[in-house]
Amino acid sequence: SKPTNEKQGFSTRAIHHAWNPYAGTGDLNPPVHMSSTYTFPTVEDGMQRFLGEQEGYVYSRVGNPTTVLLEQRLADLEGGEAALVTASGMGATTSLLWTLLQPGDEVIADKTLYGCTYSFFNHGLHKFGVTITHVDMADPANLAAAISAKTRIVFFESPANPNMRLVDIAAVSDIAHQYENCKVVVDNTYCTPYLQRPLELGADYVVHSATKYLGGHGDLIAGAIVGDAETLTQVRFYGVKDMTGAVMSSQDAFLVLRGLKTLALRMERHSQNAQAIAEYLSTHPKVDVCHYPGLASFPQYALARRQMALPGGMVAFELKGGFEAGCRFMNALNLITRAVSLGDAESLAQHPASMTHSTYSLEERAEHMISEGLVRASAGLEDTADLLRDVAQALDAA
Ligand SMILES: C/C=C(/N=C/c1c(COP(=O)(O)O)cnc(C)c1O)C(=O)O
Repeated sequence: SKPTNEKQGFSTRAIHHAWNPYAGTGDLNPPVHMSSTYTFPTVEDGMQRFLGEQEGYVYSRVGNPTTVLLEQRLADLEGGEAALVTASGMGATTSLLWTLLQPGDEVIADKTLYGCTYSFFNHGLHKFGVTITHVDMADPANLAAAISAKTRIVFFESPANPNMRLVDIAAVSDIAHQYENCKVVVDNTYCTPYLQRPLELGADYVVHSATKYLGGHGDLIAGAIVGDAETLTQVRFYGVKDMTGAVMSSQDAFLVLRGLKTLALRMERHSQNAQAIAEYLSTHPKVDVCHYPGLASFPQYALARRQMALPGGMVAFELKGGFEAGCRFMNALNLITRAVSLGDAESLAQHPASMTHSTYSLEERAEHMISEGLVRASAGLEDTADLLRDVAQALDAA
């Protein structure tokens, strides 16, 4: 086919990028390479590969044809120069930050983070001489007031897990880049590149829990980092290879490649279902507040419209009856499943204070805007009417 300089659409690239089905054995679908190690025709070939002087595979902890294809595809979708896939989302965040940071550095993080990310910063990095400072990045002025020459990383999620707070990626990146050594890392798990591409807005790195929407079927744990090729090479040969060993299996890479083919379709449906659930909740007498970027009542609605293609599949809400009512609501659900994680075909509901954000103390949750009564829902791909019926009957019981 004659090459066009027209950039193909998101789904076309999510299905086809970097795979030539006419090459090799002609597989339409990329195969799973199940080999832990790779052969060298001569010992000199081996030496040159280890020195990086010769293209080729060495050992699957460093790279594998199936994971490398997924990396090429994710880099294209996020608009980055390179990507590196990992065993989990935590593997992505830890491998990147162990590579970038050293004692004496400072990380400035938003007030709301996924629980284990919060724990890695405050109970992990902190032990190794890295200062962790949390600021409410919903107002970029708070970052400007806190940042200094020792700030190496600015880290946030947008929307944040679990309270849905947004961060203005472009504004925060501009402030961070007033300091030449400061890099912006955005956890883009909630949005995926279909809804939001942080690198195009000025961020330096994106991390993902591919466990969630990218895989999209609740059948794997995986992660990814996207950014500049030079740093990603360092993360591959130091962060993952030596510091964390957080390697993605070729089977999981195959499943994430398969998930990407329908990512656009799924995010459209997740958003439709979440919007319907959020609108129903926001008018219900038992609901105190519903946090959803697609509601005009959402405090950062204008930023959501500007920064996100769709409002996404995640909804957070609080009942007037507080934590106890939240428990009655969740225990009364029949179709929506009580489970942590998110981005699955199955709709899920969980209680952050006692589950995904239980790594925070009671005081820390209050300080970080994670209320005890908050319920987090991940709107799946089921029929909207069935989901609304389940929410309605569970609210009656709340
Ligand atoms: C049980 C897990 C949940 N989340 C995880 C998560 C990770 C960590 O991702 P792995 O679980 O290591 O793939 C990273 N970044 C974000 C925004 C996340 O939500 C959950 O919230 O329900």
